[in-house]
Amino acid sequence: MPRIAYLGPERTFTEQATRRLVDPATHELIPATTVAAALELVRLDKVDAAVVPVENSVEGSVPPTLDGLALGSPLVAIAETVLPVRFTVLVRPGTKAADVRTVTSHPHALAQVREWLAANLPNAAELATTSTAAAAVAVAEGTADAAITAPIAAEGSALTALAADIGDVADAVTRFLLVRKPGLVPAPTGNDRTSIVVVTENRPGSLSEVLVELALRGIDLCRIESRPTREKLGIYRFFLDFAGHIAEPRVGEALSALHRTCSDVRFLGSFARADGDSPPPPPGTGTAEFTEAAQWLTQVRAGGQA
Ligand SMILES: O=C(O)C(=O)Cc1ccccc1
Repeated sequence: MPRIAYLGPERTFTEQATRRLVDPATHELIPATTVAAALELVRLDKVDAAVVPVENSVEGSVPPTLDGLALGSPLVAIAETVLPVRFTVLVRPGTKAADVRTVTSHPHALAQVREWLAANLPNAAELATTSTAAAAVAVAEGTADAAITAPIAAEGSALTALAADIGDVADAVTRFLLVRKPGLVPAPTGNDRTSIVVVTENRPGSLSEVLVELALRGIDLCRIESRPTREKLGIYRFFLDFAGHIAEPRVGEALSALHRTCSDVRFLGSFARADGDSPPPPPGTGTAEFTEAAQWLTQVRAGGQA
């Protein structure tokens, strides 16, 4: 049975995402304590793939995931899913809001319930945990008084809900990736995302040159953000997601151009997109036009122009 690591323990948002990305009847789900640990299990061949959170519609990207994919031996995403995230507050039975001195959760969960915490637990100290489900364990063990969790964490737990649906933004979603060691890229579906990391030279215009390579080929940018390279201030790694698949000529040409011109390019995968439909390519940038233009060039080079 293929083994899939995920940010655990059981009843995290990531476990729910994993159950959407792979069939639990035919895959063994292995909880890992951190994103880095889940990715390491893949790199060490202890599991076949891992599911990790990558970005949230309210709080933005998950830095350990970006760094974990950019550094270390290459890993690629082969699928994604987008999960609604709702938050519940779990406490030991009998605990009232006035009794809560400490509230614990994953930093992304704490960041998305700011308004509720300010209104209801203004004096509680925040403690970061590795996941929302780990926060529930901490409350059950008595090392914190309240946990911000996924609704599913209440099931089968001795804890009770002090409040439910407390997110600052009601329809927040998180995107999760299924990643594994590089292998066959999933076939194009017609609505795909390609994800890369580039390091550019530190000179005027180098980032805009990256964007121009995409724009010239009608490629729709979905996300761009930077993380430090850890070398010194001012040198960044840019994470770019754009519509399209590496098998498409316009995406392949753009990636080749970036490979020629950037200090470093890492391919993080081409896979079916789960966050909506990509717009059609602008005139002159579709696969048929690229193919026809390549044929034309071959003919001209061979002296065959009519
Ligand atoms: O801690 C979890 O349950 C996770 O899966 C990470 C997370 C935390 C908050 C929102 C989305 C994902």
